[in-house]
Amino acid sequence: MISVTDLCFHRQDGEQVHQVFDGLSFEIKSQEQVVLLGDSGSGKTTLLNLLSGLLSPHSGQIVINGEQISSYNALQLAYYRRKIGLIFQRYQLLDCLSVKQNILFQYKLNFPRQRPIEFECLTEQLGLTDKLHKLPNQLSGGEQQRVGIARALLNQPQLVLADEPTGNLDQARSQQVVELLTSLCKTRRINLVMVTHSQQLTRYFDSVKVLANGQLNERN
Ligand SMILES: Nc1ncnc2c1ncn2[C@@H]1O[C@H](COP(=O)(O)OP(=O)(O)OP(=O)(O)O)[C@@H](O)[C@H]1O
Repeated sequence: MISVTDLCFHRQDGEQVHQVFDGLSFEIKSQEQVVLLGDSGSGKTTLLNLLSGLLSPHSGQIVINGEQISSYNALQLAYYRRKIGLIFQRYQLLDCLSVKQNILFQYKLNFPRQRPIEFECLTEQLGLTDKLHKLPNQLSGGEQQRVGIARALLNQPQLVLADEPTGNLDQARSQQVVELLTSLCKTRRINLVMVTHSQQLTRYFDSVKVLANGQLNERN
């Protein structure tokens, strides 16, 4: 479960202070899959960065699965981040590593003494079994994003945050990727929060929330 209370966060641009959130409060139920819409500049990426602990709020509380991450120090945040999966628009794969090495890279850093028990199952479900020895630039955009999903889910995270994961894909591939992502998160009971500009992708989610004027509202 995600609980955000009275969150305030501003950006400083030279002399100017831009208040992105000024008293934002909302809850996301455990296992819920939420899609986040909003105009460009409304604060969607900023909100994901706050939920992942990459940014810290200036005031207010963020509690994720019982952990009050808004009061965590850098070391505590580093441990917390091992429990979340991040998926990016530009995939952020390492060009010089194979697909297999890309998927395993973060896992080995996080859990050096553990075997990645989900590896075979995940790569098969994502249709990557015959691509494991290729380099990222030998894959299509949709395939690269499936590598990004495998990497994010391998850690068995409690929460996955995806920032416009289909922003570089055509409509057919976008639907394929989101169908896979939502179904894998559902069977693994993972909370998913995904940012998108595409209305067509909202039907795969339990709830559609819209960010506007620093507030998050449910869209009916
Ligand atoms: N590094 C930064 N420094 C200063 N201001 C920033 C920075 N990053 C974002 N902003 C500002 O914060 C506000 C929220 O930006 P954010 O990237 O969260 O919006 P967004 O809803 O994700 O936009 P988009 O849909 O275009 O990706 C915007 O006004 C933006 O200009």
